[in-house]
Amino acid sequence: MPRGRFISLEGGEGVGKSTQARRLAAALGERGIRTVLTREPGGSEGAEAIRGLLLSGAADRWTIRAEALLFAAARADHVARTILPAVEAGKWVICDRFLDSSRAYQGVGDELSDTDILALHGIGSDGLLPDRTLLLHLPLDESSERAGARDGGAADRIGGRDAEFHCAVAAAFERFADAEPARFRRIDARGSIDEVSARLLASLADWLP
Ligand SMILES: Nc1ncnc2c1ncn2[C@@H]1O[C@H](COP(=O)(O)OP(=O)(O)OP(=O)(O)O)[C@@H](O)[C@H]1O
Ligand SMILES: Cc1cn([C@H]2C[C@H](O)[C@@H](COP(=O)(O)O)O2)c(=O)[nH]c1=O
Repeated sequence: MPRGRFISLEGGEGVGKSTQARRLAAALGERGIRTVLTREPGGSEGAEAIRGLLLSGAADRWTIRAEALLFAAARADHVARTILPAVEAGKWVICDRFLDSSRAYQGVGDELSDTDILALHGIGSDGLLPDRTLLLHLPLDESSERAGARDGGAADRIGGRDAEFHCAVAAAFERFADAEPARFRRIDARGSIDEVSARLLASLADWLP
């Protein structure tokens, strides 16, 4: 059985990742590709339970270090129980956020370096990287407007952090894409849902049957 593919979608809050992950999985399915649509934090029973711990409660519920460890633990379970079995069975895994979100979000500030976060990922998930990462880019004012309209002012524990935090997250994603051009594809997330979906499919054209 040929190995499948592992594709992650990344970017800040409200850029359209979940919308596009669903549409991409459907479009690939229409081409006869067996897909698994999953997300982080979550994607396995244990990781979904950890998601609840991470995204609810008081802003200071976890220290940055505890938060990073919880994301890495959730990811370890998700990789072992959902992602690797699917890829080994020849399926294409479409994952709404993955490691780069930990590098971008838990890497804000001086508490943890990128090397620290990669070390946790080495222990938890043997350093597994996506075959391709689609980074959706939208100006911060547009993405906050979309997320605000969706959440009605009730963002989750991490999404509710201030604009300075989300600006640092967006800048980190751009640095990662600059550093790894072979893995990342930048996707312009402006325009209609259909227009953005077409850009995602075009970014996978070299793999499509
Ligand atoms: N191209 C688009 N134009 C207008 N609205 C959009 C577009 N794409 C998505 N939306 C809407 O914007 C909101 C945010 O989209 P979505 O939940 O897919 O973003 P996300 O990147 O997964 O966000 P988060 O990381 O905060 O969960 C949703 O209400 C969605 O319906
Ligand atoms: C995987 C991952 C996620 N986060 C943050 C990013 C968002 O604020 C939430 C997830 O919410 P979504 O609506 O499902 O996008 O969690 C993070 O800080 N670190 C991570 O590794």
